[in-house]
Amino acid sequence: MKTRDRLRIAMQKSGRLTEPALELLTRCGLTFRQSRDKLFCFGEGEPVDLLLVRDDDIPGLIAQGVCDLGIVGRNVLSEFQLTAGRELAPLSELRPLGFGRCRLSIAVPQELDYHGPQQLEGRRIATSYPGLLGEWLRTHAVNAGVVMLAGSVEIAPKLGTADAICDLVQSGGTLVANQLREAEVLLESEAVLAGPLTLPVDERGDMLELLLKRLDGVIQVRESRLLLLQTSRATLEAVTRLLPGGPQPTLLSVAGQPDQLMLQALCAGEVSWRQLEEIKKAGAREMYVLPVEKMLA
Ligand SMILES: Nc1ncnc2c1ncn2[C@@H]1O[C@H](COP(=O)(O)OP(=O)(O)OP(=O)(O)O)[C@@H](O)[C@H]1O
Ligand SMILES: O=P(O)(O)OC[C@H]1O[C@H](OP(=O)(O)OP(=O)(O)O)[C@H](O)[C@@H]1O
Ligand SMILES: [Mg+2]
Repeated sequence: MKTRDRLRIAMQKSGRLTEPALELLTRCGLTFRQSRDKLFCFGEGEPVDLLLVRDDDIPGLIAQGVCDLGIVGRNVLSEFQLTAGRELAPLSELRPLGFGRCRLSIAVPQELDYHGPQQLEGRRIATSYPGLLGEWLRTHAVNAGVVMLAGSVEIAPKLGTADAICDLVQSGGTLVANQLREAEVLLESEAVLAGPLTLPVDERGDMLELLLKRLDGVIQVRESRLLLLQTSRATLEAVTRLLPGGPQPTLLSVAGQPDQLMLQALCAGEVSWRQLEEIKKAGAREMYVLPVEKMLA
């Protein structure tokens, strides 16, 4: 295969992961010019291009070396790892990305009094995930029939083609609408950055490493807030005690007011009005909560 000097990332062309994946890459400083066929996006600033494909094809494209990285659900990646031929290169989950959260679960008819895996013995289970389901059945020493369906799996019990299903669950709405209930969780999933087990040691490898560092910075601060406030030295301890998590705050002196301090703290998540009001009661003034855009340690 021809060697490439530009990094290529595969992501979903159109679906649940498309928007959040693009937003994440944009936050990492990547911008793209979309080609006319919209399947290949040329990276403008950095030597990183995008390939827009069906999510099921992403692991295979990485394993074949057509793409260096992919943004895909852990469910799709794990299924590929269990079912792909041995001739394909093994893949690894480089980073969890914090969106597209769902779980792969076995669900049974609502009226069934489910009390454990052995109840599935000899039953037929409909799924699009034969690899993950097969592995779970082996682990629990259950012999069950696996009925392959590409979609609309939840309808199978009503049609009489299966006794239970194994599919993705998020809100649980689809299960309820089909008179099913969750019985076993096989996998907790979210979008992940997938890549080869061993990273390339060339220019692409250097770019990949840089991208991972940027990604870590973005992920680390995505939920973070910077809290700025003023306090007197006398109330500093009480105020500090109420700060929501995060590393030690930084203290700055206020010009011309030796008794006053400016405090700066990185908070791990949202800072609520209730928390601000409590901190104010403890003696803080001039409080600001700022979103954090980038972080480079
Ligand atoms: N209900 C859900 N809520 C949240 N995340 C989900 C949900 N269903 C699936 N996902 C996650 O989002 C990924 C993409 O889901 P989507 O429904 O867009 O895929 P698809 O229909 O297989 O798309 P494609 O056309 O690319 O094959 C899934 O593989 C899973 O990781
Ligand atoms: O627990 P819920 O919030 O109801 O989500 C779960 C449903 O979402 C996905 O289907 P999707 O809506 O993508 O339909 P599709 O599989 O037919 O594309 C998944 O296959 C489940 O059917
Ligand atoms: Mg798909």
